[in-house]
Amino acid sequence: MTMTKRKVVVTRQLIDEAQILLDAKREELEVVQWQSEKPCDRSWLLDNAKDATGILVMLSDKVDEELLEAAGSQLKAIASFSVGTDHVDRDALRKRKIRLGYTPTCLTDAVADLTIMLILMAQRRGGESIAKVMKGEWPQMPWHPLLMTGPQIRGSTVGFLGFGRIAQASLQRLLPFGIKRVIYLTSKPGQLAKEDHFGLIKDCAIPIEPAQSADRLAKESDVVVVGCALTSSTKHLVSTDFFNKMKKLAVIVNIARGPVIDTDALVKALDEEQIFGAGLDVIENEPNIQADHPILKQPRCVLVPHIGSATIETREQMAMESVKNLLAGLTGEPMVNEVELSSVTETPKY
Ligand SMILES: O=CC(=O)O
Repeated sequence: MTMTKRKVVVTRQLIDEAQILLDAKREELEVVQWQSEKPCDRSWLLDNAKDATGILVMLSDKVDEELLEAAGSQLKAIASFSVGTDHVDRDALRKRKIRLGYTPTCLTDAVADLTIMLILMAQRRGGESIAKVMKGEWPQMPWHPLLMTGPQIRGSTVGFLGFGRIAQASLQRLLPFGIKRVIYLTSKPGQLAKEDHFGLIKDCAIPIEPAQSADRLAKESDVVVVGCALTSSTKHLVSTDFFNKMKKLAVIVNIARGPVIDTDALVKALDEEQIFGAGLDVIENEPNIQADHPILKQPRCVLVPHIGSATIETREQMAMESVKNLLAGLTGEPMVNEVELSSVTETPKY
């Protein structure tokens, strides 16, 4: 008797061991995989999702009613190759009892490392300095005492908008630089003791205090780190009002999701020297940022193309965990990391 193979859809080629792990299952699974390096076409995904039991997606693939309808009622699991899950309609999954796997732990170090890079780039005018040298302008700007000066990290108050694992790992890296104080805003203040990932909240050499409001965080921080999830309550949480309250020598770094910062407001704040600088790993409407985008005209803004988790080790691990989550979702076994979908999803408030 021939058994019909369960179908899984994978929206990207995977790396080394993860691809081997997936390929090893081809005897029992029909694996349909997008073949290009580019994000998969929506129409390809909708066509191929039909009859799938599991789908492994990237953060660029929307998981919504349309996709779930196209897949059909046999769909058991979505495995997302990401920590963020704002591309997934959680309520639509919960309604259908579809499990959701993600990769929140293995990318913490890589993203926290990039956070430090962006803070230093923004304070020390890294992007602006490199651009000048590359344009051959160094001969016109010989060394002088005020050349390319920016604020120093030692003594800074760092304000974390979102104080989860990545923010706390960033704080761990910032402590040896001699920062003086931390303030934070979190959607889950009651859970911080339980989510003290590195023991810093319980026991830190410098004060760590709740900011109480976004206004206060804006007013008191020398460095603002945006590390919160994108929800309806965090979209444009950082806008003109926020920038107007920031210190003139403060910098802002976004390693979360672009739409948390209103880009037009950021351009204006930089243009009017309302703030000192910005370091962005993410931006609204990425990756469609053309060379004439106004943010690219801002010398004090350094923008990198969403590379927070882009270390070889981390991407290999994300791929492995995503495949493991996908396979566990098919068999009902525990995932490496699974989003808790059992209760109604409340939008966290800031
Ligand atoms: O932004 C990256 C991720 O969510 O993994």
